[in-house]
Amino acid sequence: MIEARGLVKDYGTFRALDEVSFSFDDPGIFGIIGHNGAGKTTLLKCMAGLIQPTAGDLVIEGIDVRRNPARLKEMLGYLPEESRLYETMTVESYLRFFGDIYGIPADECRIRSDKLLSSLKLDPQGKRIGELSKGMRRKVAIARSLLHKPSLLIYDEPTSGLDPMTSRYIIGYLAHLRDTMQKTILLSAHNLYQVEEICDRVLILRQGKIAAFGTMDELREQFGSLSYHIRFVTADPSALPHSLSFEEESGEYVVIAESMDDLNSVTAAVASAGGTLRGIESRYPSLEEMLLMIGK
Ligand SMILES: Nc1ncnc2c1ncn2[C@@H]1O[C@H](COP(=O)(O)OP(=O)(O)OP(=O)(O)O)[C@@H](O)[C@H]1O
Repeated sequence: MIEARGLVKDYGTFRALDEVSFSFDDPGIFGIIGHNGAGKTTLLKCMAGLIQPTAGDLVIEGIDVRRNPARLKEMLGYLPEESRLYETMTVESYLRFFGDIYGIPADECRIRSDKLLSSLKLDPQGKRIGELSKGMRRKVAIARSLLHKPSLLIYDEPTSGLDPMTSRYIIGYLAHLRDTMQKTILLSAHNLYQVEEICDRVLILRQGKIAAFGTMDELREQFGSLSYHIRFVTADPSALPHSLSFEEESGEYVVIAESMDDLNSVTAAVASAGGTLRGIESRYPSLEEMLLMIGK
């Protein structure tokens, strides 16, 4: 159970989080999205106990994060937006170093590291961290965040800067951590298709305030109803009613109808102008469209 009540974070006179309140009590993946500077990293850092909120309450799994951030660290794996790894260490010695910090015995640490590296499909071949690619380094940072078997993961842009294949692999891996290991994952991301794909709940921040919060279905309901994308061909588009606004896409015409009545009148108009329907697709607004509606 995660509960934030009236969370405020000021950096000097600038208010980065402004009375943020939400609660989230199921295990699952919780996405935080928003334009640049909306306050995502600030909120994640507050939840990880890395910075102190200026005001408000934050309770995670019964732990009062403001008063007892050290207790939270035992159950938390944190992945910062940019991980500073120790460049001259090998991956194995880096994970062993963190295993020591967590008090994991050397043998157990080796077993866990091997397992994590293999499940992340990372074969460092004795290389030093400074010699690894960006995607490999991100995987090392993820392995480090999981070494002490935390139940809660806070990941700031886990796939930023990764190629599509690595990025897809990481997203699949996070879904696996939720589905087979029952981890709760809080993440921020700019790739909204990925958020839409794996997040059970999404919080949209705008200028430090909550603009929307809910499951994808709840957000779709909040941001608008179903629309219908009608595709058709016609030899004579000038025969269509002038009021009909359409676009041309790869030799077909597309009209967006906002209601069933609209859909009926568009299809009737296409038929009477001698056109032929090619398809009707029903669509809810995507997260990207929601974010554009909210504005900066
Ligand atoms: N240490 C700081 N001192 C002063 N202002 C800060 C500090 N950290 C963040 N801010 C400001 O707080 C606001 C929110 O920043 P934050 O990094 O939380 O946004 P974000 O949503 O994570 O942005 P991005 O998507 O660009 O990573 C920004 O206006 C930023 O300039």
